Amino acid sequence: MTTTTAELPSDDSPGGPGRRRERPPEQAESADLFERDRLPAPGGAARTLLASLLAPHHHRVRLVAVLLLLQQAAVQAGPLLVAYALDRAVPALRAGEHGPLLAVAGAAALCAAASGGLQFGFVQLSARVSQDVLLDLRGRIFRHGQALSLDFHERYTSGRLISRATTDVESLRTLLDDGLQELITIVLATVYITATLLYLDWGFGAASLVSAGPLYLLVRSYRRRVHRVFSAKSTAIADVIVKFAETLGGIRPVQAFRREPSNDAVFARLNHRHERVNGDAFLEMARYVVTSRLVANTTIAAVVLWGAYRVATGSLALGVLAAAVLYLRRLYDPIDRLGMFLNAYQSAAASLQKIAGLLAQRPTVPEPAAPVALPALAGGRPGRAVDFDGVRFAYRTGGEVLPRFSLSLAAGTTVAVVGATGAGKSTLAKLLARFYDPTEGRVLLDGVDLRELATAELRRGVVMVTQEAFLFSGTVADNIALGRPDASRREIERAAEAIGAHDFITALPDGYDTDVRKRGGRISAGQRQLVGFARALLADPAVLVLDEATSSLDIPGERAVQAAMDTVLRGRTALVIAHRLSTVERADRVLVVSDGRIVEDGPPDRLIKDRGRFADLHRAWRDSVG
Ligand SMILES: Nc1ncnc2c1ncn2[C@@H]1O[C@H](COP(=O)(O)OP(=O)(O)OP(=O)(O)O)[C@@H](O)[C@H]1O
Repeated sequence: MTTTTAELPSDDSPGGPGRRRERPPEQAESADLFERDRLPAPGGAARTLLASLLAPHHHRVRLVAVLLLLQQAAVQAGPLLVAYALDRAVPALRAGEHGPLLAVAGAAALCAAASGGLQFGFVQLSARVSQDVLLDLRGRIFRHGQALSLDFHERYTSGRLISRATTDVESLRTLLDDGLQELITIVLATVYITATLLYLDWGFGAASLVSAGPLYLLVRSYRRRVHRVFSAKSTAIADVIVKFAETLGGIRPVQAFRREPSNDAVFARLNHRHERVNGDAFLEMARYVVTSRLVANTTIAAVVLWGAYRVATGSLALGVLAAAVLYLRRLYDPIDRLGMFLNAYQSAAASLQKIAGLLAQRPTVPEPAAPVALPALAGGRPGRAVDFDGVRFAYRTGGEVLPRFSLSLAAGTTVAVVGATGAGKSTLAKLLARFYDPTEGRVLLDGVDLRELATAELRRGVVMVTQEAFLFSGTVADNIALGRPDASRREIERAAEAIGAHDFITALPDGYDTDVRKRGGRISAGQRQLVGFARALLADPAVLVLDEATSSLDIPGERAVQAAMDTVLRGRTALVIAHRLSTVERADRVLVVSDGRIVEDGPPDRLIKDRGRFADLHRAWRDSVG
C-alpha cells in the first residue's frame, strides 16, 4: 500500500460486512446459470433466431433449393440409365440397332454436365448466403454485447462473448456451408430413390421402406444423445477461451505473482475436459456409423439374395436387379453423412441456443422510451445539482451494499468521498454515472431522473474518469477525442495544453498522431491519467465523477496530475473518490463512507474540528506524508 492511500480502520458497525454477503435465492439461481453458461432463452429462440437470420435472404435460399432439386434429379438418373442400358439398349444393339445405346450415352453425358454446373451454382450461391448470415450474426453479438450493462459483463466475462462470436458462429457456418446441403441432398435422394425403386419393382421399394424403420429409430436416439454432448462441448470450449482471455488480459499480475504454474494446471484441466467431450462426440458418431451400416448391409444382402432367386426364376430382369442394388447403396450411403449432418446440426443448435440466450438478455440499465432533456444550463452557472433520492442499492450477485440514503450535491461543488476499501465509494460513484440503476429510489441531475435521460444526454451530463485511463488502439489524439468525437485538432490540443499534457505528447515520436499501441507510443501511468483528464475536459460534462488514482507518482508527476485535476474540476460539480490529502483539503465537502453509510458529512475543516473518523484519517495522512 502506498503512503498516499487512505484506509479507515476496519468496519465496526452493527451487522458488519456479513450482512452484505446474503444472497436471495433467485440471485443465487441466476448466478448459477451464468456460471454454467446456460443463459435462459425463450422456447424456440434458436429456431426464431435462425429464421430471422435467413429471412432477408429468402429469395436466394429458395433459388439454392431449386438448384439442389435439379442437381439431384440429374445425379439420380444414373442407375435408371444403367437399367435402361442393360435391359433395352444392349438387346437392341444385339439386334443391330445403335440408337438406344447412343441415347443412353448422350443422356448420361447431359446429366453429368448438368449436375456439375448446378453444383457449381449451388455452392457459390449458398456460400454467399451463409457469409451474409454470419456477418449479420457476428454484428448482432457485438452490438448486443456493447449494449448490455456492466453487471452483465461482470458475470458473463469477455471470454464467453468471444467464444459466442467465434466458435459458436463457426459451428453455424459448418451447418450452413456443408450441413444443409447434406440434409437437402439426403432428403431428395431418399425421395427420388424410393420413388424410383417403387417404380422399378414394388418388392424392392417395400424393402427399402421397411428398412427405414430401424434407421429412423437409430437417427432419433443418436440425435438426442449428441445434443447433450454438443451443449457440453460449446461450454467446454468457452471455458478454455475464458481462461485464456483472463490469463492474458491479466498477464502483469500473473507474472508478478508467479501464477503461471497454477494457471497451467487449471488450463490443462479445462483443455482436457474439452478434449474428453470431443472424444464423447466421436464415440457417439462411431456407434451410429457401425449400427447404420449393419442395418444397410443386411438389407442389401437380403435384396441381392431375393433378387438373384427372382432373376433365376425369370420373374425379374437382371438390369432391374442391378439398378435396385445400385440405388440401395446410394440410399444407405448418405446415412453416414446424415450422422455428419446431425453432428453439424446439433453443434449449431447448441451454439445457436447459447447465442439466443445471450441475445435474449436485456440491458439492466435501459435507454428510456421517452427521453427527457436536461434543463438548459443558466449562463455562468457551474455544473448541475445532483440528488440521490431515497436510494438503496444491491448488486445482482450480492446483498445490499448501500442501505437507503438521500444526498444532495450543490451545483459547482467538489465533493470528496473517503472510506475504507469496500465501503461503497465506487458504488456511489457508479450510480451517479449510471453504470447501474438504484435498486430503490432515484438519482437526479438538475431534478431529472438519470433513467429518463437519453444515453447521449447522460454522457454529456456526467462523465466518469477511472483510476487507470484506458487507452484504445489509435492515436493519442483519437484517445483524447473520445470525450467529444467531433472535436477539431485545435480543440484537442487546447484541452491537452490546459491539462499540461501537450509537452509530453509533442515529445512522442509522432506527437498527437503517435499510435498508443505501437513501439514508442507507450506512455506512463501519470501520462495516461493526463490523457484521461484531457478527454474529460474536452467532453466538458456538467458533472464529473473521478476515481482518483492510488498509485504513487513521482513528485513532479504528482504535481502535474494535481494541477490537471484543478483544471478539470473547475466550473463543474464533482464527486471525487479521494486518495490524496491534497485533494481532500481542496474539496468543498467531504463524505466519509463506512459499510455503505455516510457517517460524516461536511467541509474538511469542520470535520477535522469534530474529531471524528475523518479527523483520525486526516492525522494519519499528515503523519505519513510528514
Ligand atoms: N460488481 C460487483 N458485484 C458484486 N459486489 C460488488 C461489486 N462491486 C463491488 N461489490 C461489493 O460492494 C461493496 C462496495 O464496493 P465498492 O467498490 O463500492 O467499495 P469502495 O469503497 O469503492 O472500495 P475501494 O476503495 O477498494 O475501491 C464491496 O463489499 C464489494 O465486495
